[in-house]
Amino acid sequence: MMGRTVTPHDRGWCVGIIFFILGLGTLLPWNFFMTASLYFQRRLNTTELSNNETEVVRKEYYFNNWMTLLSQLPLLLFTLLTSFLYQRVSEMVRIAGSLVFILLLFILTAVLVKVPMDEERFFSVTMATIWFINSFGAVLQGSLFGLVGQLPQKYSAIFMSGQGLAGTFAAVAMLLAIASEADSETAALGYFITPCVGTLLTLFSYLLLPRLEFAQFYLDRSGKYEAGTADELLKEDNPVENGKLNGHTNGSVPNSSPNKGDGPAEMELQSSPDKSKQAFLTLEPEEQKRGKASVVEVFKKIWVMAFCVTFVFTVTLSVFPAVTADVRTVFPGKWEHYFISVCCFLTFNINDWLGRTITTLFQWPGRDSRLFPVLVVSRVVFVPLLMLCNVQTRSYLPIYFPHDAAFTAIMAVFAFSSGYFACLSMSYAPQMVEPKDAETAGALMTFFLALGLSTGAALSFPFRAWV
Ligand SMILES: O=c1[nH]cnc2c1ncn2[C@@H]1O[C@H](CO)[C@@H](O)[C@H]1O
Repeated sequence: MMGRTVTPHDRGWCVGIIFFILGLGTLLPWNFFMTASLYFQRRLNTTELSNNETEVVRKEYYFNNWMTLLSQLPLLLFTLLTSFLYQRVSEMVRIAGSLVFILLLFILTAVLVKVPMDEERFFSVTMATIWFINSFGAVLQGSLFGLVGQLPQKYSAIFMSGQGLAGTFAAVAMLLAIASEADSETAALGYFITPCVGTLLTLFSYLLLPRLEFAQFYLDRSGKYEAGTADELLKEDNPVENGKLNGHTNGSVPNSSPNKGDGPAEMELQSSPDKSKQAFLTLEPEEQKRGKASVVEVFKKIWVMAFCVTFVFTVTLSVFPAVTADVRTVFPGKWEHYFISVCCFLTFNINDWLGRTITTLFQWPGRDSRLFPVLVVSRVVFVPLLMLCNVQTRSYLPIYFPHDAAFTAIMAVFAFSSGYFACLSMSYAPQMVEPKDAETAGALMTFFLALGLSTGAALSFPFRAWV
C-alpha cells in the first residue's frame, strides 16, 4: 500500500477552478444556441406561400416548440442512460468525446450561417443539430456530476456555480447584440463562435485534471492511491493511512460519514485508525467484497434530494422564460428594447448564479432537515406571483404587479431560491451515499434535474395560456 498520510490540498484552488470551467462549459453552448432563436426564425420566414391570388400566408414552423421538444427528449433519455450505463464506457471517452462532438456541431452551425439553403432543409438540419447537441450535453452533464460527486461537497457547488454563470454570459451577449444593433447574422456568428472557444477551453481544463494531485486522490482509478485489498488491509498496521478506507476498498465502514476528506469524517479516520480498522473487521466478507450498489438502491437513499431538484426546476421552468419573457414594461421608449433582457434574463441569471454560489459558503437547511423539502415546495407561490405581473397579451387574470420594479424584485427572489435549492440538492445527494456510489448518485441526480426541466417546460404551455 502506498504510504500517504495526509489528504492532498487543492493547491491554488486549481481543481476548484477547473470544475467551475467545466460547469460553465457544459451549459454555455446550449444557452448561446437558444439565444440565437431570432436568427433561426428569420431564416425560416423568408418565403411567402400564396394559397390563392389575394391571400399571402407564411409557413409556420413552430420553431420554439420543436426546439423545446427536441432538446428535452434527448436530455431525459441520455441522462437516464448515463446513470445506468456509465460504467460501460470510460469516463474519458464520455466526457472528452461529448465535448469534441459539441465543438463540431457548433462549427457546423456557425458555417451554415454563411451557407444559403432552402427553408425546409435548414429546418431539418437545425433540428438534427439540436437533438445531437443535447444528447452529447446530457452524457457530458451526467458524467461530470458523477465525477464531481466524488469530491468534497463544495466542489459540486462550484460546478453548479459555473453552470449558473453560463446563463449570465448568454444574457450579457443578448444585451450586447441589442445595444450594438448587430444584424441577426452577425449576432448569430457571435452566438456560435463563442461556444466553440468555450468548449475548447473546457476540453483543455478536463485534460489537465488527471495531472493534479488533489484530483488524482479522489478520482484516480489507476491505483496510485488505492487502499489495497481486504486481505492486505487486515495485515496492515494502519489501514487508513490515506484516509480512503471507506472510499476505495471493497468494503464499507458502517457509522462513518461518507464525506471524504471534508471535515469531521476525515479527522476521525486520520486520527483514530484503530477505530476504523475495528469497524472494517466487523464486516462480513461478502460485505467487504461487495461492489457498487444498484441504481435502485442508490435512489432509495437520495430520493428526497431527487424530488427536490425535480420540483425546483419544474417550478422554475413552468414560468421562466415562457411567461416571464412576455412581461411588458410600463415605461414606453427606448427602455422597451432592453426591458426583457435586463429585468427578465439578466436578473434571473445573476440571481440564479448568486444563489448557487452562496452555497459554497453556507448550507442551510441541512441535508436531513424536513424544512428543506418544505421550502422547496413553497416556491410554487412564485407561479401565481409572476402570472399576476404585466404579462401581455393576457386573457383571464388581473394584473396585481404592473410596475417594472415589482416584477424585477419577484424575479430576483424566484431566481435566487431556484439556484440556491437546486445547488444544495445536487451537492447533498452524493454525500448521502457511500463514496463508491457517489458517481451513480451524481449521474442519477442529473436525470432528475432533466426531468424537472422537461416537466416545467411542458407545464409552461398551459400556464402561459391561463394568464
Ligand atoms: O441542461 C441543463 N442542465 C442544468 N441546468 C440547466 C440546464 N438547462 C437549463 N438549466 C438551468 O435551468 C434554469 C433555467 O434556465 C437555470 O438555472 C439553468 O442553469
